[in-house]
Amino acid sequence: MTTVLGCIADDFTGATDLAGLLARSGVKVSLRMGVPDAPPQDTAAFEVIALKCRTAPVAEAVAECRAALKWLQAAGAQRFFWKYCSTFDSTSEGNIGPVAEALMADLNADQTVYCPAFPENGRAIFMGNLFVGRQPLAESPMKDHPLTPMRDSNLMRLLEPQVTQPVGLVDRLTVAKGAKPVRDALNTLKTQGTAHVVLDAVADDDLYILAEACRDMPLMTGGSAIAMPLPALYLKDGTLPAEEADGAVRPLVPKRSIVLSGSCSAMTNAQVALYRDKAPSYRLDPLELAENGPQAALDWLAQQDLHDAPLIYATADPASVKAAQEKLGVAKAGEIVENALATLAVAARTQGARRFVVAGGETSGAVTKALEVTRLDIGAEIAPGVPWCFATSAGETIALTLKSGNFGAETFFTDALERLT
Ligand SMILES: Nc1ncnc2c1ncn2[C@@H]1O[C@H](COP(=O)(O)OP(=O)(O)OP(=O)(O)O)[C@@H](O)[C@H]1O
Ligand SMILES: O=C(O)[C@@H](O)C(=O)CO
Repeated sequence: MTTVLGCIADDFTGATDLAGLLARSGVKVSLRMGVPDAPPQDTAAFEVIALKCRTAPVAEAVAECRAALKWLQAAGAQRFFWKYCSTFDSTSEGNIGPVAEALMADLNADQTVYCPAFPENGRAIFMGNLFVGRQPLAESPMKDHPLTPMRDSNLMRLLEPQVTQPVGLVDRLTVAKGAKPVRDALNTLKTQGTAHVVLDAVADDDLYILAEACRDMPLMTGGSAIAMPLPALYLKDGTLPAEEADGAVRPLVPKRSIVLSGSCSAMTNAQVALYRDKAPSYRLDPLELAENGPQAALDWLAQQDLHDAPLIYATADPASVKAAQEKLGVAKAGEIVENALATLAVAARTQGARRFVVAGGETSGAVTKALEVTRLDIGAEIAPGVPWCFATSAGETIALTLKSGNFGAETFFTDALERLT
């Protein structure tokens, strides 16, 4: 199938988030981990390339995204989507703006839109200001993010230092009037030379209007939710043949499962606390790992029945994380934990695990890399933005779900295991 929409995501969990929302309409969505070495083959109507460039140096992120764009163009795509975090994670250097400008240049596009809103997960934009639940972004926990602290809630002000061309807004009052007034407002801004336009959206209805208004732009950018309506729009107008509406994949995968959690977000802490009462669990201590490696955890894992879906976690409260980071350094602590979880994932696969529930973006990157997963097909959604995915690893079909730190209900781990038949 020729690719209709080519998507580039700046991290792995963000990529599965986007792929899951696109797959809601039933279309087949394929996700590649990194830009494939080989030219496009066996492509889906919706292709997502997952990169790990959210906090990479600007030039590196731009080069990777341009390579991804080339691959997607070779797959036949003529419209593109640049996916970043629904909390607009970036610094004054980038990478949201510089990547968007580079993609616009390659596509000869003179305007693009920015809409990280994800109402189902509490992200809303009003008058260009991003809210997380009821808090402005800069008052939410994102203000203390270790790599991309978000200290302003105004998306125009956040974007301006990242781009060279003027930034504007289509506000909620216009969005409420419908797709045509939004298109008119974008055209007016274009004639004034405004290349980068933030879009207000507080509810899913706004996103349907915006997707309808922007669907023919060469490049749209945002969180996953503004892309969600696109497959249905393409099916409706025949851009996608009707048979594409039933492309969902549902392979049967043995029930032997493992839960691996390296996210330390408040939500993951709550999810781990609840699941610890339901399944055997093992806590990884970064200091102990630094001294003795993962052997004790591997020995524990070897004793487990994977039908019980045991949990191995490094998830800890902020004080414990800080203590480990002070002793080991932030990067080293993260790396030790990621390496251990990656080693344990491979050991679990050898032991027969075929269902992997993974929490945390960096953690997901480390685990999928260790399992040598290069492509995921997207299955059923467990929670908004968190689908089950299917891949081949060491010649076997496995199911994986990669959960963003902040996503999912407190019952996420059991929800995930119950969602897969
Ligand atoms: N107890 C711990 N002490 C120090 N670092 C830890 C600990 N547990 C996990 N880590 C590290 O913290 C980082 C967590 O990042 P990760 O991206 O996996 O989760 P997240 O930030 O919650 O997820 P997302 O990016 O999806 O929001 C990883 O590098 C992980 O190895
Ligand atoms: O948009 C989001 O919030 C997530 O998909 C994400 O990018 C987490 O890293």
